[in-house]
Amino acid sequence: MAGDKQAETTVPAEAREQHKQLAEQIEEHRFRYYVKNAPVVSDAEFDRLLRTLEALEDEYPELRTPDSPTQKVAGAYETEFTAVEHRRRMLSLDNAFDDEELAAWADRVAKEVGTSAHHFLCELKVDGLAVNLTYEHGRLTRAATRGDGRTGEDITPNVRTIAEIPDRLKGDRVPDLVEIRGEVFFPMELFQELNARLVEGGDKPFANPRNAAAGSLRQKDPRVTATRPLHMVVHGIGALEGYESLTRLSETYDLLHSWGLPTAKYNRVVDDLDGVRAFIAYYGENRHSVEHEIDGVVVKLDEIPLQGRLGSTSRAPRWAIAYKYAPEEVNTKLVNIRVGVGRTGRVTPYAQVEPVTVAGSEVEFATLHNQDVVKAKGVLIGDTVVLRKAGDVIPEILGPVVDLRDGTEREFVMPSECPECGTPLRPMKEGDVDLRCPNARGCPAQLRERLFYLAGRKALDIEHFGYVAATALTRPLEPAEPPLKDEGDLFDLTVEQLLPIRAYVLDQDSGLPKRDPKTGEEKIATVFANQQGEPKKNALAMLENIAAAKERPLARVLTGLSIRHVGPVAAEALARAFRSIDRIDQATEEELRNTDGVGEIVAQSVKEWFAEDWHRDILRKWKAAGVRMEEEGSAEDEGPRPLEGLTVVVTGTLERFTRDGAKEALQSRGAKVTGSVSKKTSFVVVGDNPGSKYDKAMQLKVPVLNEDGFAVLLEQGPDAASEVAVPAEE
Ligand SMILES: NC(=O)c1ccc[n+]([C@@H]2O[C@H](COP(=O)([O-])OP(=O)(O)OC[C@H]3O[C@@H](n4cnc5c(N)ncnc54)[C@H](O)[C@@H]3O)[C@@H](O)[C@H]2O)c1
Ligand SMILES: [Zn+2]
Repeated sequence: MAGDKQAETTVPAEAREQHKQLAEQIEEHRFRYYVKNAPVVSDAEFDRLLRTLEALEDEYPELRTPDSPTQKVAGAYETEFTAVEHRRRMLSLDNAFDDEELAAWADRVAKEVGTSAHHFLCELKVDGLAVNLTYEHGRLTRAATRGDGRTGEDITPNVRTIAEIPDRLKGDRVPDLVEIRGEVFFPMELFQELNARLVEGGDKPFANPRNAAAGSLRQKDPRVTATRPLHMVVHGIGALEGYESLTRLSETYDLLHSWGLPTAKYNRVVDDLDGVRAFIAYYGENRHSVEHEIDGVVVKLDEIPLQGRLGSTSRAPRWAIAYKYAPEEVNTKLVNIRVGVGRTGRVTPYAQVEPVTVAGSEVEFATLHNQDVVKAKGVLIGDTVVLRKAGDVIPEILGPVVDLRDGTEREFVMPSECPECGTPLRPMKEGDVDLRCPNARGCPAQLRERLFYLAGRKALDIEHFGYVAATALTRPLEPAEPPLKDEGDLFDLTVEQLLPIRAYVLDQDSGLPKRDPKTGEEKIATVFANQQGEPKKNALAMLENIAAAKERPLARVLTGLSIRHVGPVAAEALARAFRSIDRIDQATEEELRNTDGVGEIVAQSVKEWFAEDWHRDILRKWKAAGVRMEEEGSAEDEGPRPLEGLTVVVTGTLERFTRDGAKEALQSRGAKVTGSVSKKTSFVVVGDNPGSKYDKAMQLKVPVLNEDGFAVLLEQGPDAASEVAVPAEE
């Protein structure tokens, strides 16, 4: 990258000053990163500073002196470790941030080696810290950090604690001396555990896994390192003595692997740049299928003699380049920790951060799961934190940047009362970490979330019924009384009820009122009526869609009830097995438990749900409104229907059946059960104290069955039942 100005151009004073300040900042950040293992800015921010400095030096090449940070691997720092010389320099890598930069590098390579008949070796760029292992006659004699590339820190005792690094190389032919270069990393999934342990012991948590790796390895006491689950991936060699020279880097890895060294599983040799692009694209998509964090792909010239021909700058080899992926981690401020109330009453803390863009979207909230997690992460309100957004996963807070604390930060205290209804919170059962608002019916937050879920794709799929509607119907500013106190009246909503409603426009992620971007005021809307007081189109469409939702399959209706643990899958299983809400209600816990795809937790939860009177009221109202409570076409799939075409009335108290049980037994065999006796009635089943229906039956000469006769009807069918009926048919 030659600047277009001549080197002798006098550099303006401001440029010189800017250069000086940037260089100082970069050195400071490097010190915090490499020595303290506690950077205060994100890697992306650091890279940006370095690039700014490079651009400045492109413009004024005079500024590019040998001690500029752009020309060095890193600083040479005094540390508490013994300094050791590497036999061959350990370099950094040049970066490519897009395809254009990658292609430009490939062009340069082709030009300089004079042939395109070479190969690229693609490797994952492991986000850890570089180490150099020296093996003499097959024995590990020294391990060092990279340092400034010439001199590193002696961390031999620490490295010896890493299980997968062999103390002795395997095989009978090993070199007299070899320097093995690789990356030590801390597995992502164990990171939170480490921080929890540190915080509990009163120590500072790490901001991310890379710092945890560096901090764990660079311990004064190797016994501490031994407690940390560190791993290593080999990605190169330095000096090599007493061994024939090697021709391909990819084959070198095979050799290192045969010596027992932990080489990467993901390397791939390709013929051309398109192959490189495919590799980059693949791991861009599958970044999280790998056990360690990756921040890019390293592309290397595979032919070692050609590598030699290209050589290196003072900072990096010319035969390799690091293609960087978009960062998944950013630093931002933890503005507040709030608590949200979920559909099942679970109260969860979540982080509100200064909005930042990460992985292509703006993030303002991150999950924190529960109060113990907040504590384990060691974050305080007001901290600068590392926020991570991995692909489509909900953003999470990794850890705090402790070094930026100024004493104004405060600890989060879990509230003892529901933020929306004021009910004291408690664990659902003893020993639960999660706290719940027990006010399931009256808590506006829970009802809002349940309605929103009920109207969602997985349940009744009611279009035009979103978060705003759910809020407006359950907690309007006007009228004082919300149209819905629970789900019961949903299908009876009228347009007249909707028109006067004014409500906050809530944000779905936070449950907080949205604000007008201009005035900053909380948004309040007349949700369903226009300025003339007429219903908005959306409101009418919503009502139509609510009506249409009555016809949804049973499994969706069940899902919409927000029975704990009964999501779409369990609902499907229940619907398939029982085919009606009534039968699910009547089923014993054991019957439920023994149903395919149901199990103990769901069975218990279903029983608990039906034990609540207000839940039964919902079903009663829905039934009255015409919501489907039976599986469509349930008849066909049920096998024989011996009582098909019969109409039966049950009256009085039976000994072996509840009223509903008797009804169910009849319906499941295809009979229709009605409440009043007419000429069309096939049988009247009579228990004790039958009352007027019995008289009516006698009057109309409808066959009457006692409980034994009822059993005959169920077991042997109508003909046999007629035989035992009183009076016998004439
Ligand atoms: N946040 C901060 O304050 C701060 C400060 C300094 C550096 N940094 C970060 O550190 C990195 C820069 O440091 P760097 O000089 O180590 O450069 P680099 O990380 O961009 O690339 C060089 C390093 O990559 C490593 N690497 C991983 N996988 C590799 C593979 N398969 N093959 C070869 N090498 C592989 C090696 O250790 C090598 O030294 C950047 O990501 C930068 O953002 C951050
Ligand atoms: Zn509540």
